[in-house]
Amino acid sequence: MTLDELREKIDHIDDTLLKLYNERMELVHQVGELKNTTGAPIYRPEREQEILKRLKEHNHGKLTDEAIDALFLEMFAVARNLERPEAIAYLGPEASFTHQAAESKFGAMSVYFPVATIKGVFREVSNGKAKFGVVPIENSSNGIVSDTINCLNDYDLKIIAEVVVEIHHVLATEAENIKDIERIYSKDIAFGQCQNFLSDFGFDEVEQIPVESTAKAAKLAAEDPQSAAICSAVAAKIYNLPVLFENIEDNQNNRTRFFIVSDFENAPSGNDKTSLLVKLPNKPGSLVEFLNDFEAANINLTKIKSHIVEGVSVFFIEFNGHKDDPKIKEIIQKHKDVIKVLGSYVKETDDI
Ligand SMILES: C=C(O[C@@H]1C=C(C(=O)O)C=C[C@H]1O)C(=O)O
Repeated sequence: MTLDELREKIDHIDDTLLKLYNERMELVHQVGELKNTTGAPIYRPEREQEILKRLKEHNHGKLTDEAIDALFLEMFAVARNLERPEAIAYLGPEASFTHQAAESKFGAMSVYFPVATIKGVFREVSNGKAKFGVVPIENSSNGIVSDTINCLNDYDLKIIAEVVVEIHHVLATEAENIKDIERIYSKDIAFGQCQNFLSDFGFDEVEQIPVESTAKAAKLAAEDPQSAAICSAVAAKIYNLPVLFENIEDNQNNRTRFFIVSDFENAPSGNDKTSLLVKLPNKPGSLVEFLNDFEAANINLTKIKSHIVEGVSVFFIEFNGHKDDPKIKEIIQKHKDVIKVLGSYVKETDDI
């Protein structure tokens, strides 16, 4: 076929796709009307998961699973906005990794607003200014984010989804020569993640200035030619800051996991994870006794971390399954006085 013939066929398919998209959106609109009369949540991650799973099973063409995710997740996001636009608060500023995580779930068309602190994100979702909040929960090199655990304890919001983002840092600067760099701006955690790079390139002696976010670091470095920022490629681009080195993190498999919080609970999807906070009495064997119940019910614990909330020791525990699965429900019921269920949501990852 000639180029013109191929393009003519593509045009024809695009016309058909457009018609089908609109037909789909017509149905989505009706779903939205139903939900709006009952007050049911618009976002149903378990339903989206079911659609993606089915499509991947049926797929015999050139599209990879990742390509199916990318195309359909954006379409779901457009669909949800058509049902009822719902704002998303994320730990800012713009171009932060949290913003990236938010966009991967809610697409390019949603209404986003950055909030300066994790607590602020929880507050804006609790008071209804945003329907969803996006916050980091842990990084593969730096561990759990305490502020998020504290807020999950303090606020009455649910985790409704998790997202994992691969974290790559760059060194970006207006300086023409490394020797001209007198200060480096970044977030404390990001400095921690780039220790080898900093010492290998002789930046140990250079002043390191911690700021609230890597995006802020990029902004400051753009205004100060004798400085550099450790930030994401996206942040460097937004602030027009030339990238001198890419992928400068020590651990090239550096990932951050984020939670999406909201005011509703998910129905089971068949592939869920549940997060809990447990405040156990301070006596020998209380943790073992608690965990034995999970073992006896053959429930696979994926995480257990101890954490101090307001001077009291608590455990952050995660396991495979949904809080309404009968065996899990029983354990939760048995320990209800010491447990806070933080949410059951579609499992996206095992390894962070
Ligand atoms: C249309 C619905 O609402 C949302 C959009 C979906 C879609 O575009 O298929 C799926 C689940 C929901 O997040 C629905 O619940 O079925």
